[in-house]
Amino acid sequence: MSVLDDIVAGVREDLAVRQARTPLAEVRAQLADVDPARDPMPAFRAPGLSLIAEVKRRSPSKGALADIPDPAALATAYAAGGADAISVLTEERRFSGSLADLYAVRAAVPTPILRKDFIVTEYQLLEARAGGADLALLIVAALDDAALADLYATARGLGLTVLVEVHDEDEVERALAVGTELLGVNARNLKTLEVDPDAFGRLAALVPDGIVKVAESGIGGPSDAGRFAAQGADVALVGEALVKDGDPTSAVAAIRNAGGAR
Ligand SMILES: O=C(O)c1ccccc1NCC(=O)[C@H](O)[C@H](O)COP(=O)(O)O
Repeated sequence: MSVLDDIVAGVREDLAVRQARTPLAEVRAQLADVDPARDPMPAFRAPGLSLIAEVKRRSPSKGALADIPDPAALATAYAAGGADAISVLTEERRFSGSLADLYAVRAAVPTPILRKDFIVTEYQLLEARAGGADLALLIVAALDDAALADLYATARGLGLTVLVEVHDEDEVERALAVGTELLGVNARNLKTLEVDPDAFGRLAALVPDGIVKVAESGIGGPSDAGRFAAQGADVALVGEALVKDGDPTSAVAAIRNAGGAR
């Protein structure tokens, strides 16, 4: 079993518990009380490098990264540095995240929020929107074509912007087939955890103009971000380097500035 399969199996078990507690119809009813989703795309399309700053406590590849006792305070620091969106990892077993983090961050900042999780069901998309998320992640490697198309359509129907994540050439083709406008190249192979720093440059060349390209994983600071911007990244998604930095506001600003004048 690959690392990704193992994570998804755990996600499905935790999901079954939540679904037994709160049926889908109840989550759907919660949508009536939520503000409309914010649109991050104008900021992502603006000149210069945009940044999605991630709230990430631990990971399968690196173990513990940062305690983050107050995710709202971290998100507020990211927003002060000019983060264009905030990614909240909600997976519990491997990343120590939770939906409670999503709710806390939503209450703290007006910035668009990405629910970062291993989304394999409509229920998770409803949870994301009910929790105030504006974007959701779909990982191509975790979904077959039919599920990818269904979940993409459901997410868009809920008003969510969808970050469709790929790691190889075949996945780029599958992402483009669903009509995504926001495509992330994860340098990390989620099946093996190996990071390929050349993946973004290689795969971005296959993506038509007009589609917003996100460089994800392994970005250690402004110089890595500047390199990806030079290879065509519109957006950088950064977790580890920000949660480990003692001054996340300045760290966010420095990475955004790495893409040139805005
Ligand atoms: O980060 C991991 O080890 C990981 C392992 C398996 C599946 C997903 C994983 N990470 C999710 C991400 O995509 C990253 O959190 C995100 O791109 C930020 O990466 P980084 O800046 O390297 O923390």
